[in-house]
Amino acid sequence: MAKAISHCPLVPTPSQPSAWCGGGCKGASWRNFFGVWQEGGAPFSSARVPLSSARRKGPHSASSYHTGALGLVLGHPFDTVKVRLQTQTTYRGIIDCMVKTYRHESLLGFFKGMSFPIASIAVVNSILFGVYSNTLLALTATSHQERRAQPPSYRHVFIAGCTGGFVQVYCLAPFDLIKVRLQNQTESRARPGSPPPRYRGPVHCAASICQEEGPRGLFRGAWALTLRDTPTLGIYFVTYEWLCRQSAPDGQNPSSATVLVAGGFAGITSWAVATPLDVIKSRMQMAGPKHRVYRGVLDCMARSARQEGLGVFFRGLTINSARAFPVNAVTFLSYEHLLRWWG
Ligand SMILES: C[N+](C)(C)CCCC[C@H](N)C(=O)O
Repeated sequence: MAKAISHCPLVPTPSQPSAWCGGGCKGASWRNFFGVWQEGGAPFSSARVPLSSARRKGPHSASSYHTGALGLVLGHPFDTVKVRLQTQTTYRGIIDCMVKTYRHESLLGFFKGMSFPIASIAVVNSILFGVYSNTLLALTATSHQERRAQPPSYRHVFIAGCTGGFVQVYCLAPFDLIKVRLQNQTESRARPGSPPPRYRGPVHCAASICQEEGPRGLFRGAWALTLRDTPTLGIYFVTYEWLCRQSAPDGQNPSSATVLVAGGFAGITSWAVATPLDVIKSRMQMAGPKHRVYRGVLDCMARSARQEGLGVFFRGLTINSARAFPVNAVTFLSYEHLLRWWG
C-alpha cells in the first residue's frame, strides 16, 4: 500500500470514505470512523488502538499502543495533583499536595481514578479524531493531491477541531466525572482503622451516582466540559498543524522531533486556555446532591473568584503543563507511527 501520508497527518484524504460525507463517499464503515484510515489523515484512538489490532500489524503499531498507554499512566499522578489543587483548599501548592498525598495514601494515592480513563481513552479519542477528520473532509472537499499542495485553512482546522471537541464531550463526561470523584478521595486504603472511602471503585462510584442523583447525575459538569473542550480542541489542532507547517513547509512529513514538539506545545497551549473552565468543571463535578453549592457555570465562577481571588482560575496550570507536554507529544507521535506502519 502506498504510504500516502499527507503533509499533516490530521488531514483526511478523500480517497478514503467518510461516514459523514453522504453520497459522495463510498464504503463508509465503522472501522474507518473509529480510527483506521489506511492512508493519509486518519482519526486514531490516540495511541491506544485495540491491542490485538496493533499486534497484528507488528512491532511499530504495538509499540505505539504501549507508548501512548504509558504516557497516560505516567501523566495520571500529575492529573491527580491538578484535580486536588483545583477542588480542595487544604493544599498550599504543588509540593504540599504531593507530600500530603504521599504521606497519607502512599504512591497509590496518585493513581486513584485511573482505570476508567485507560478504559475509555481509546473510544473518546476515536470519536474526537474521527469527527475531526470527517468534518475536515466535508469542509475542504479537495482531492488528496490537491490537499497535499493546498493544506486546509486554519479556519477549517479550527472548525473541525471544535466539532470533534463538542461531540466527544458526551462520551467523556461520565468517565471524567468518575475520575475526578475518585481522585478526590483522600482516605487511605493502606491504613487500618481509617474511614472507608465513599466510593469503593469506579463501578461502585457510577452506580452510587446513578442511585443518588439519577443517570443525569453522571453528566454533572458536562456543560462546563463542553465550554472547556469545544474551543480549546480547535486551538489544539490549529497549534499542532501550524507548528508542523513551520518546520515542514513543502508538504513533507514532519520529522519525529517536530511531531513531539508540536504535539507537546499543542497540549500546553490548549490547556493554558482551558484551565479556567477546567477549574469550574472540576468544582461542579464535585458538587453532589447533598451540597448543591452552585446554580450553574456563572455562579460557580463568581463564587470561586469572590472567595479565592482571580488566581483560582489558573490553579493547576503549572502541573498540568508539565503533564500535557509529554502526554500530547507521545499521543501525536503514536498517531504518526500508526499512520506510517498501518498496512
Ligand atoms: C482541549 N483540552 C485542553 C481540554 C485537552 C487537550 C488535550 C487532551 C489530551 N488527551 C490530554 O489529556 O492532555
